[in-house]
Amino acid sequence: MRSEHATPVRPREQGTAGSATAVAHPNIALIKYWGKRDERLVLPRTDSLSMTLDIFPTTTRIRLVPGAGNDDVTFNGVPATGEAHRRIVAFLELVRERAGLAHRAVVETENTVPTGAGLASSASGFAALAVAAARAYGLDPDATALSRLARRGSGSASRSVFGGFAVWHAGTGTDADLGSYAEPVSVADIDPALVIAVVNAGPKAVSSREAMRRTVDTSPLYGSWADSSRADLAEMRTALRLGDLEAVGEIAERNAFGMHATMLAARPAVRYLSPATLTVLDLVLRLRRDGVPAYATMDAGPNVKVLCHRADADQVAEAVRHAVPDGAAYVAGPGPGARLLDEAGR
Ligand SMILES: Nc1ncnc2c1ncn2[C@@H]1O[C@H](COP(=O)(O)OP(=O)(O)OP(=O)(O)O)[C@@H](O)[C@H]1O
Ligand SMILES: C[C@@](O)(CCOP(=O)(O)OP(=O)(O)O)CC(=O)O
Repeated sequence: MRSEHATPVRPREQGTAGSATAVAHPNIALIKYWGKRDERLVLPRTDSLSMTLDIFPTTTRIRLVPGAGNDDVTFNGVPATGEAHRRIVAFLELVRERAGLAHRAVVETENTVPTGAGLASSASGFAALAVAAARAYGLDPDATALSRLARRGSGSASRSVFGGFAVWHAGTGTDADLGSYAEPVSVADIDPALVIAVVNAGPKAVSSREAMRRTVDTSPLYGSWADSSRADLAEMRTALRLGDLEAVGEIAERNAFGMHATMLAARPAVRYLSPATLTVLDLVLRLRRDGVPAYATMDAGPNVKVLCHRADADQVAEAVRHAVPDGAAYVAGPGPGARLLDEAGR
């Protein structure tokens, strides 16, 4: 798995300077990123670890327009507005500063994952934008620098630069910006799947950014979750190295429940879990009781991701569809890192 997915295509290998198209996939954290120590640099308080998916790609195209006064951003076919527009323009400003090039750009981005639903659209979105913008503005970052750059758009995007499993180092000390990047993790052959149980594809009321800020600032439980998350990460790395899917699942599940506990204790509380979420969590327990190793993780939204063996994934997905008839279930395996596309879209 590692050699297949580890390294993103280097920007200079495809595309032409001034325009580029890139694709990136969402990633789901098994050890969560929840809480920043620096908002501007997007530096996290703890390390995190994720699996990049092989479904739900984001495709982002960028073209520089010398002489234009503004960036023109289209998001899923309509002009971007508000916070989504502001975040993309702020990211382009950073790239322009690094490139020493003032040209504005036309950006078109398409998500195939629901946006803002706790399904990691910001991860695939900013990983794709980082790869495309770096190329268009003539930067030539290696994979580590690309991960650092994507991080500035959205923290979780640092991990979508890589395929398969990736760990994002929080980084420490005065060199914090340089030290905070993701890299691939060695994993024994566990043939994992994540069944994505979509119980509500609508956008969340409180963004991940705002929710984690509120949690760090007001939740009395935050410090103890951060401490236990550091221990969870060490155990997770061992479980992945040994190929012990049951241990991976148990650690991921407790890490996610702990994260949600910190939010519930924030003031005011942030609650993303809905009745349908609990229906899926009950199902996961029933599956385990029936001898199917299945473990839940949830992000900043009501949707559940069920970790299981690939061989059990279709059965798990069918059980989700039965338990939540209004919902949907998608089977994802480990997917590729962010990469440039050529003009034919390949
Ligand atoms: N393709 C994209 N290009 C640029 N920005 C994007 C893209 N998709 C999403 N975003 C940004 O990410 C925001 C949603 O991120 P948010 O973290 O709140 O929710 P999410 O989709 O659940 O992602 P995550 O699981 O990472 O929290 C959008 O409002 C937008 O600002
Ligand atoms: C719950 C999470 O999905 C939070 C993701 O948060 P974001 O990466 O979206 O936050 P920003 O850095 O503010 O853009 C957990 C995770 O992906 O690790």
